[in-house]
Amino acid sequence: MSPSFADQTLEVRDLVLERGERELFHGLAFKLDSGELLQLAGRNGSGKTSLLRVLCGLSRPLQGEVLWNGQSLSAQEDGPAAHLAYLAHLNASKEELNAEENIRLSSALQGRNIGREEAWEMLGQLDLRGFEDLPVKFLSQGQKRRVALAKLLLSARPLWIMDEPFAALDVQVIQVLKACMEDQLKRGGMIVLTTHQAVPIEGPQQTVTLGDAR
Ligand SMILES: Nc1ncnc2c1ncn2[C@@H]1O[C@H](COP(=O)(O)OP(=O)(O)OP(=O)(O)O)[C@@H](O)[C@H]1O
Repeated sequence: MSPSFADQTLEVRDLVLERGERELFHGLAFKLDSGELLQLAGRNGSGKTSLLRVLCGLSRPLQGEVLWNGQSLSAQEDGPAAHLAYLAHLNASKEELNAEENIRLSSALQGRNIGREEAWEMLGQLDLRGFEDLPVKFLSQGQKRRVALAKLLLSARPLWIMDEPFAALDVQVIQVLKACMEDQLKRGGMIVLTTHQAVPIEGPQQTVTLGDAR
């Protein structure tokens, strides 16, 4: 059964971010509550992916802080990323393992045991029926992306951080993903995403636009 989340907050305060000695933005602040989606907008190179990495605790800002439930990421009892699942540009799948093995390995690393049936059901929803047993290296780009999505969708984490989640997906799978995202919001989860593709998601949302850093 899908978990419910409530009364969680993600807050960014006075963030300054530099990459390669270039300031991407300064004074960035926002607050996201349970059940809300935040879309990061901005031109290529404006710093969207860099900000997602900061939200995941993978890189540090020059100034400012990211708070989960009012506490800095570095002060989180279970580590800086135990509350989130990250869909990055790269799929982070093991190419020699099949889709089912990738899903179950990823879940196990997050401390969650997923059975074969649950993994196959998600793969079926994402239109990967018949490809469960094939090493990921033999899948198409869009199919590989779907395996990465399956890992996130089964993560049972309150915060989903998604970099271009609709890229490389066909229209049918985009509709499945849209429904899963709306369900995550209804259950009190949160989503932070970047996208250059307009896919309307129902639910409370805000947009933060990063400046043109060129
Ligand atoms: N490791 C790095 N060293 C130096 N500069 C970097 C590094 N990583 C990113 N940058 C620079 O930071 C800027 C922001 O990159 P980022 O990938 O965050 O942009 P983005 O808004 O996600 O872009 P896009 O829409 O093209 O995906 C770019 O100008 C990029 O060249």
